[in-house]
Amino acid sequence: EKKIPKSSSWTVEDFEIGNLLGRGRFGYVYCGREKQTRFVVALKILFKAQLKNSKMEQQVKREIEIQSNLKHPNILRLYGFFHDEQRIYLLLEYAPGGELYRRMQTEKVLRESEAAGYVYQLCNALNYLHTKRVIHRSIIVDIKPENILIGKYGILKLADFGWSAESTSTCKRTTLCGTLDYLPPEMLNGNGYDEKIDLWCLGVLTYEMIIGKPPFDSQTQHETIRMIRSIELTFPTGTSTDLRDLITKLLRRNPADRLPLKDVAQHVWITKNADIAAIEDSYVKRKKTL
Ligand SMILES: CC(=O)NC[C@@H]1CCN(c2c(Cl)cnc3[nH]c(-c4cn(C)nc4C)nc23)C1
Repeated sequence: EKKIPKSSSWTVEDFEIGNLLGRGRFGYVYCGREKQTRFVVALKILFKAQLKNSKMEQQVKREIEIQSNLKHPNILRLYGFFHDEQRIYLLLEYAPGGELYRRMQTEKVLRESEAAGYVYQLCNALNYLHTKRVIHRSIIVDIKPENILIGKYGILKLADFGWSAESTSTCKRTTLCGTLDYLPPEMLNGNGYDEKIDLWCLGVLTYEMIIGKPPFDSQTQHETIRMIRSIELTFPTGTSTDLRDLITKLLRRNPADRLPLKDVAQHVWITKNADIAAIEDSYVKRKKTL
């Protein structure tokens, strides 16, 4: 693939707008193609008016600054941005595989090989972010299926850093938009939190990908919060011991007790189920096509 040419003077006329991929409170995401190079992008269009009366302008500027500096195969690229009178346009990497959330909805449960591959790639993305976070203390990564896309060759893409645009399906989950299922105990108790919340969310995501529902899923938000606080964790019979082991080591109340990222990537459930060679190979393949 050609590289999208660097240009600060983009206008929307430089792009052919394709189908709507998703919409959210502040804007829309379209599939787009740059006319000269025919480079396909995801064009996220935010409306200045909506941003203004919700004081989101600063937030958007910061997100743009942070995300345009992140360059990792498992993090959705922000190639650039431009604006006109009414809108801000973000040129984002297009992920042909769509949303992990959608895949989990249709497949109900994922095979251990696929899920372990995603967990391994998330560890790589989070590792990279933690080094970057040294600079940007406040990169809030919101690990949940809604914020994960699937790129070419099945490469996982962490996307949507704090953005509000959801996908076409309006309310994702049965509960209110934005599920509580991924909240760690320390956020419920209002204590400070650090990047160890990523480990908790990784545990919740791993559970949901294989079991088909989040670990503290229940009828009411109140009940979910109670189960998170008491860490009422049950596994269906037939859940492999390796998987139980990994998840219990991530869903620990005390953030310091959670399995560190490098140990997650080397956990037997990952090494036995993820095709690590294929993932590393896809990184190389991707590099070649850039
Ligand atoms: C993480 C996130 O921002 N999700 C909300 C936005 C919806 C579409 N956005 C996409 C973004 Cl930002 C990038 N690539 C995408 N690819 C798709 C997609 C592909 N198929 C076949 N179906 C879909 C949907 N969507 C995107 C992101």
